Amino acid sequence: MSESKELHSFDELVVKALNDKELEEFNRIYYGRSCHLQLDLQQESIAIAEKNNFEIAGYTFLAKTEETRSARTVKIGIIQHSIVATTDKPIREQRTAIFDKILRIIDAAGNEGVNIICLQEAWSMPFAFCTREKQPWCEFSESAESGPSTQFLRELAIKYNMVIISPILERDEIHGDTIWNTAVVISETGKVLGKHRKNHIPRVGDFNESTYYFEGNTGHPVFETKYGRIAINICYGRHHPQNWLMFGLNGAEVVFNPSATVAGLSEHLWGVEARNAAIANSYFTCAINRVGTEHFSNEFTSGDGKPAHKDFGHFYGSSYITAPDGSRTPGLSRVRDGLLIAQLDLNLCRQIKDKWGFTMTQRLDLYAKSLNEAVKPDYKPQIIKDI
Ligand SMILES: NC(=O)NCCC(=O)O
Repeated sequence: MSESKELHSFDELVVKALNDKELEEFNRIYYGRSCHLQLDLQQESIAIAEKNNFEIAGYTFLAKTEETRSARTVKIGIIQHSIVATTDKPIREQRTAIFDKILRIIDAAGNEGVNIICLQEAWSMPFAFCTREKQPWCEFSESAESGPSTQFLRELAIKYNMVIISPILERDEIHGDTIWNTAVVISETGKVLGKHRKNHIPRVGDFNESTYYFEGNTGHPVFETKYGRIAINICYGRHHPQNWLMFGLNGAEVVFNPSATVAGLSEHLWGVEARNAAIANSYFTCAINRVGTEHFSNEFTSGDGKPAHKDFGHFYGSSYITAPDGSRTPGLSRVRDGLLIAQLDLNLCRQIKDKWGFTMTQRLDLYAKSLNEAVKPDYKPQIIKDI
C-alpha cells in the first residue's frame, strides 16, 4: 500500500464513525476518560507546525490536590518523524536533513515550554537494519558523549532548558568499536547525564538488528532529572513486562518507549503494551513510533518466506501517552510527523499506587524465589497432572 493510501489516523476513523454521545462513551471505555483534556497551544507553535508540515497536539492529565505535597507539574513532549533524504544519499546529507526537520519540531516544543522530550528509536538515520548490510549503515553510529546528534541536541537542551532523550546508534570506541542501540539522556544544562542501551534485541521478520548490536549492558537506569525521574525502554523491550517492571522498581515516574515498528507486525499490540505497563507499574509511559516507508537500494529477505523486497513496510506512527491510571491520549497520525505534548502532575503516580496497591501487592519476594528456581537447569515446572 502506498503512503497516500495508508489510513491517516485510528482516532480520526473513530471520530468520523461515531456521534457525540457514542464518542463520549468510546472515550470513557477505551481511553479511560469521557473527553480528552486539551492543552491550549500557542499560536506560534501551531504556525511552526503548519509551516513545517507536522501535527501538533497537547493534552492534560490531572491529579488530586494534596495537602502535604505541592503538585509536580511537568510538560512531556514526544516526536515521531519520517526520514527526509532518500537512503542512497551521502550519510551526512541524510543526517543533516533530519536534524533540520527536528530543529523545527523542537522549536515548537520549546515554545510550548516542554520540559522533557524524547525522539524515536535511531532517530538520526533510516532504520536500515532490515538490510543486514554493514556498509554504509554502520557509519551512522556515533559517540553517545560527543557525536553529531549529541552536539546538535545539547545546544537545544540549553536553549530551551529541556531534558532531551536521544535514541541513536552508538559507537563505543573505548570498548572495541562496538555498536549499541542507545538512548542518550541530555540534561537541560547540555550535559550528558547518562545512557541506556537496548536490553532486548528483536529477531522477528525484517528486524535483523542482532546483526549490528548486542543486548545492552546498562541494566535499568532511572535518570533523576530536574523535572522528574525518567527511564527509557527501547522498542522491543516493550514486549517484556520484566523490563518495564525493573524501571519501576528503580523509581521511574515516566518511562519512554522510543520505537520503530511496522504495520504488518505489531499494530494490534501497539495500544496495549505501553499502556499496560503504565497500569502495572503506576507510572506514565510514552510510546513513540517512527513514521513513513523507507526504501533501500538493494533487496533483502529475512528468512520468513516473504519475497525479496526493498522496504521495511510502513512505520505507522500513532505515538501516545498513558497515565498511571490507564487513561491515555489519542494517538498521533499514522502517516505524518508529529509532536505530542502532555502536561502531567507526577503526584498521580503515588496516588494510583495508594489507590490500586499494585506495587504493594506484586509479591516480588514470591517471584524472586520462583524465578530463581525456574532458571536452574534441573527445574521441574509446577504442573499437576490428572493421572
Ligand atoms: N525496533 C524494534 O525493536 N522493533 C521490533 C519490532 C517490534 O517490537 O514491534
